[in-house]
Amino acid sequence: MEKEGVLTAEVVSSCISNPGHISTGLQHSYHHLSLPNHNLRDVSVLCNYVYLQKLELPHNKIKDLSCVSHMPYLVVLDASNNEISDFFGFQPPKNLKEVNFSHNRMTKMKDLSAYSSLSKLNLDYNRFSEIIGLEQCRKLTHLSLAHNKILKISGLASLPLTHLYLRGNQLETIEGLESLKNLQVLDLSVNRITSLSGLQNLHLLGSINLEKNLISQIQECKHIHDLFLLRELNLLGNPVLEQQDYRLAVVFLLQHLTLLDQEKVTVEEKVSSVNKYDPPLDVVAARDHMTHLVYQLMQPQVLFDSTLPSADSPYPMLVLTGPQGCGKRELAHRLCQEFSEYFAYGTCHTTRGPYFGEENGIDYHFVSEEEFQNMIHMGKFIQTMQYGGHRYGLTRDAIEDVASEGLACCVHMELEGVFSLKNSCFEPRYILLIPTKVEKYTNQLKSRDLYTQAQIDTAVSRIELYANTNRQRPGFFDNVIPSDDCEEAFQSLKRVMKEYLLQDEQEEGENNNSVGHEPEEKPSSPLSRSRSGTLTSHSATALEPLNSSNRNYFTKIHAELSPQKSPAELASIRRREQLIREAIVGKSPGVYSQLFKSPVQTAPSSLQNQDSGTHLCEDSSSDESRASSGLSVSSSAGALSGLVEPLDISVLDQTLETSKGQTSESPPPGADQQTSVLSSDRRPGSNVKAVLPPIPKGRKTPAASSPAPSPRPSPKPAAGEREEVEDREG
Ligand SMILES: Nc1ncnc2c1ncn2[C@@H]1O[C@H](COP(=O)(O)OP(=O)(O)OP(=O)(O)O)[C@@H](O)[C@H]1O
Repeated sequence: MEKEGVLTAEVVSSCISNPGHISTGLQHSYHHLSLPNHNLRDVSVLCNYVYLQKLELPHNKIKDLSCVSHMPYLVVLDASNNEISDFFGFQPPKNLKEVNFSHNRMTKMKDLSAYSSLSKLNLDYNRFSEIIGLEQCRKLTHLSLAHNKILKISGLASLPLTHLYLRGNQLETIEGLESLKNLQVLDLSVNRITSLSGLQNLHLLGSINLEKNLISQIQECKHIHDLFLLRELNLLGNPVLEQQDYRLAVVFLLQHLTLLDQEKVTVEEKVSSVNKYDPPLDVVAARDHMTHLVYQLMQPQVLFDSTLPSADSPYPMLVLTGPQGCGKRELAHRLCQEFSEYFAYGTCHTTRGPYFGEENGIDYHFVSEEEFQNMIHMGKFIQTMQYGGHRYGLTRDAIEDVASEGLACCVHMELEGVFSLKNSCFEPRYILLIPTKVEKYTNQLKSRDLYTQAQIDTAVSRIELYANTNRQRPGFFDNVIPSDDCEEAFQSLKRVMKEYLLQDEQEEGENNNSVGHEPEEKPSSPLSRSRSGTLTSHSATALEPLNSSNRNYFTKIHAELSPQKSPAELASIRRREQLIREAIVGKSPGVYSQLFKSPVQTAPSSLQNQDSGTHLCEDSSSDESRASSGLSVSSSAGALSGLVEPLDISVLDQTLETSKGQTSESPPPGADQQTSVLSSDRRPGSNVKAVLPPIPKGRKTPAASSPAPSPRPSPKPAAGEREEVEDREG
């Protein structure tokens, strides 16, 4: 072996591998020499090996590499883990491509213009404090300067680098990389970097390692948000990891990531992050519905007889929807005037202040943010939404006020409200009023002198949202009416209403028959059937068209067949149908009556079995629960419009305990008896009569004494219905 670290020709001969041809007359024409871990200090004998193409001398004690000057064909040089302090201290081999000088004692880089073939250069674990001299290395794609003392990235402009490793330096900012358009892998770990600014234009970046830096804000990810090829990001060991919901937020901001902090980004995480930070309308609506439903359940239970839905006949409602200022509010008011025997305006609540001329209680109930919040917590709302920084909500009371007059409720709302309402037990007709002439609509909004340009832009941009929803969800809206001309829109609306109310036929009938046409002879309608014997006074308020091909039926079938339905929605529909079927045949007490069982016992099960759309998990293994996994009570309630306080589910038990005190501790007289009497009642929940609120005056005895609430004709209830009325009052 070599003596005292001096490499000899014998050793070289024994260690040479991959011998090539011995060129004519030349003894030492070998391609590849590898001598790792030989304690070598002196390798000057290599001056004779002029044809070497690959030289590997790692883990020795070499200080001088000048022999390389005699190797013009050298392509790969590995002199890592030696004691070299002279940076490239040899004449440049013309084709030198790969050099590894890691773990040496180099302190200063020098001009490498003469080494222009270099493509990979490893200078890790040296003592460089500055990057210089690489400007002419036009083929350099891999540069590694990890664990040096570099304070600032410089001298790399316009290099074709694809891989850059600067781990373990003293960098504080990411700069000097702007022109590295080919960069794919960047390692800046173990530095003192606080911001990701400086990476925004590196569009080929696929992997960034920023482990152990000083990044503290999730917002920093915005700098790399547009890097569509970015798949791997490592932020381990940065203060930002302590931020709440850090991982979900980053997954949301960088939706192309497959690996975050060395952990695979799962599909579930991607879905949850979108549901959390940019939820689709369905998700927002499901959360909204769930929030209000849960808050309702937390209250001492009150079921309103007049709006209680039944299996075959939901309470009739009309919803006018469309973008802000399209005229739907005026149309709703006009409609209620024109058809005052059928409709009354359902007044929503809002936290915005009244415009000039608006009246509290008529246009809206104007309430403070605090009052609105309280109302949410009191379970008052059926749906809420946030629009333009204000809150809007439809209360059950608003509908009930109208229903107690024996009228159908007409409301207006934005699309989010419609989505939310679709999850509820109500089944309104939805009429979309949509501007088709954008310029005219914009001018209309401008002329109101109420909105900023940004508000106008938002309203205009939402036309597309409505149009898309109409396109993508056939049957979502029952009618679509252009709103460009208010008068024309009203005439169209009137026609639609007459069709719903069967007035055309009625008018025809009146023309053909004698004046005293009896209301009982009109086609039956949801409201001509008495649920509690209370609504018979307005049989003509049929919102159902005549026959089985009616629009509502069509809409439902269509919607149910619609491929867009999620597994959660489908399961929810099936569950509702099942509950209704069971209730009808008297098999089970039905979903509503479950609310009146012992509260503590029923709370979880009523949550689990509660109507639909709530998306509460039933079985963690089911498709449905998986689909709605992002919708757990605590998270979704908290996420609602970003404003509803997170719901502390533990409160539920307490509140229900309270309601238990009010319901089960002092059961209404004869409740048991009534339950058994009514157990085969068709309407779900009818066996809970004992806790129903008093039936509004004028509706208790429809066929008898109380004066009818409106001049409308009031047919007598059918025999079965009369029995039910008697039962209830008996
Ligand atoms: N409960 C609700 N749910 C969802 N959207 C609602 C609700 N109540 C009102 N909105 C809608 O919120 C939007 C803003 O209402 P606001 O009354 O402030 O608007 P506006 O400028 O008067 O326009 P518009 O004439 O359409 O009412 C309107 O499109 C309105 O229909």
